[in-house]
Amino acid sequence: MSQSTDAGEKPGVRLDLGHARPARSASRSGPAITCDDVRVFYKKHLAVRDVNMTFARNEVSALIGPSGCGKSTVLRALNRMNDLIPGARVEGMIRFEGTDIYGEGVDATEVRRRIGMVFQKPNPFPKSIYENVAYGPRVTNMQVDNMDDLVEEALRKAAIWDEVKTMLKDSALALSGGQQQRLCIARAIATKPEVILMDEPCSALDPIATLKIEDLMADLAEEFTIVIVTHNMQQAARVSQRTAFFTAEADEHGDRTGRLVEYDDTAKMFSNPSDQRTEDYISGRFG
Ligand SMILES: Nc1ncnc2c1ncn2[C@@H]1O[C@H](COP(=O)(O)OP(=O)(O)OP(=O)(O)O)[C@@H](O)[C@H]1O
Repeated sequence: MSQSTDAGEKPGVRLDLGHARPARSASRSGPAITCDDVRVFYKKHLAVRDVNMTFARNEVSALIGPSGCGKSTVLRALNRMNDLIPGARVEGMIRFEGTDIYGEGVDATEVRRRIGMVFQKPNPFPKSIYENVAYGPRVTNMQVDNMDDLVEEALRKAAIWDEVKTMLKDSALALSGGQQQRLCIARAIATKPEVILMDEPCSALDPIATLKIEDLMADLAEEFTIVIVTHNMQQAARVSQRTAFFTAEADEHGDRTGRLVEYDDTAKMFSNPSDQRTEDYISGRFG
């Protein structure tokens, strides 16, 4: 695991990740998440390395690259979701609002509440629409003045309120795939995260449902920081301000390790990337 920082408390920083202490540079006006020399292993296999990147607040960042280059692995490292995979290990430093999220005393559940996640396949619980949204606040013992208001607010932000407001007690499983995915976004929003991670959120959806989620991402970025993994380069170009290109290279034993090649403004990445490997991938010559 990464080393925790030894910096002291910084007054005014809104952070309460267990007993964690914010790093000296922590600031609400700084980046939401910073990765320094991050490497992720599954047992002895180095899955991805050289991850140095900064996710600015209220921006959408897209992670792209060929299959197996480590995009989902990096995404899961950002909110300690990899902790749930036996043998997964993160090295280097990932800071959220200045705090090392793998540092001593940091509560992983709290990290995941503050950095929410939406998965590839919509995965609503077999419960009512209302209970899906109320679930997170309840299990994390969030202080909620009025649960009805919180559920409505989350559903509105996820652009699904008008479609479900008369059927809140109905099963979430009766919704269409696109609606289920927006419900899952509402569920992620309900615990009031600052960051939302999305792992190929549209890959199981039809083009119309996909466009709805893409529109929603632009609205959500006004309030949240968003990191999305996508195989769809047009989608990355449409929704993100920053794009990271990863690739996977085999060593002399044939073991493949992913690495971050380039991370820059999306406009630059798609028009004038600095690295030939990015150019080749974007232009379809590779991957
Ligand atoms: N749970 C796991 N256990 C062991 N190895 C894993 C696990 N998840 C991923 N890996 C390995 O880590 C490497 C990166 O996988 P990852 O899924 O992060 O790549 P990806 O770029 O997201 O791929 P894709 O685009 O196909 O989803 C691969 O070598 C993969 O086999």
